[in-house]
Amino acid sequence: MNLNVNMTNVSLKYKEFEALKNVSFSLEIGKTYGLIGRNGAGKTTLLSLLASFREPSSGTLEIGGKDPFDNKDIMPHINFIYEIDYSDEYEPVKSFFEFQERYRPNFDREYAEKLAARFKLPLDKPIKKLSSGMQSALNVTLGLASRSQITIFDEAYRGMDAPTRELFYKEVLDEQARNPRIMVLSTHLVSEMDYLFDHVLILDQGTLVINEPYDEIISRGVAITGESTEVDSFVKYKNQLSTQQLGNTKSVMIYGELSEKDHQLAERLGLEIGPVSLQELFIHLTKGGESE
Ligand SMILES: Nc1ncnc2c1ncn2[C@@H]1O[C@H](COP(=O)(O)OP(=O)(O)OP(=O)(O)O)[C@@H](O)[C@H]1O
Repeated sequence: MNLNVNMTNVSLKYKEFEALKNVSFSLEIGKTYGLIGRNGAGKTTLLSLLASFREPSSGTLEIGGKDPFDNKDIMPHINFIYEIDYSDEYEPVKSFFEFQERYRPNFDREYAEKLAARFKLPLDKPIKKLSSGMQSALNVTLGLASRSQITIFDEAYRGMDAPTRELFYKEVLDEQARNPRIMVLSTHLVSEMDYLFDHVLILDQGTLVINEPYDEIISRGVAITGESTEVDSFVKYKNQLSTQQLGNTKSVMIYGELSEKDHQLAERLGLEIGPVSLQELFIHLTKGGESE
């Protein structure tokens, strides 16, 4: 079953408030997508559409060429992992595994138990009694071991300490290599997780402002550093994201393709073209009217 995703001109309104505006993108099996955006940008709203928890107000969403909403053939292949309130959950971890085994067609019990051991999850303890980091580890265990064609992690790392998060990231890489699928990871920990992403979606106030392969974004974002007036003349007609000045030296972050001519000009002017991280680009691309 090929469950590639196509979202076309999708908007979603909560009453009068438009949380997603004309969003279009596609997702392909075998790729890991980073979904980033500031608080309230619309990440969870977008993911809840992908998971068919909601329907678009306008536009179309197709998964495997079909409308996924209430579609019993597609739903079991989509797994949306998000923070769940387990305060009333008296069942132990192993009962959850049994349930998943019945409901999820590709759930791998052996792998789930291996992960539980790695995350030090006690199989017999009621889930409500696990620490919040352990509950998150349980959530990601269910997501990874479900082997669902579309696996969505919405800030799934909450409560996990740094070594546990590292374990999770390693499993994301290993799983994607072993059992290719669509993985979508929404996160605020951009600099920690960017190496996982094949492709990046950046939402800004409900609008998809970046939908690019990770390598392309990184190659387009550069810092131009050198003598102030030379830098000014070089960046004059470019998309400037931020400026730093120290004495007569200036560094300007720009976003856009640099031509061969640009590279030659930079060299002639004695300007340095340096790399910029995804986190820096994200901060400046979604600044929206705030002053530096
Ligand atoms: N059920 C709802 N009713 C009305 N407005 C909502 C509802 N859910 C979300 N919103 C609004 O939609 C916008 C997007 O919210 P969403 O939760 O998708 O953002 P987010 O990017 O996931 O944010 P965060 O990073 O803080 O988790 C916000 O302005 C939020 O207040």
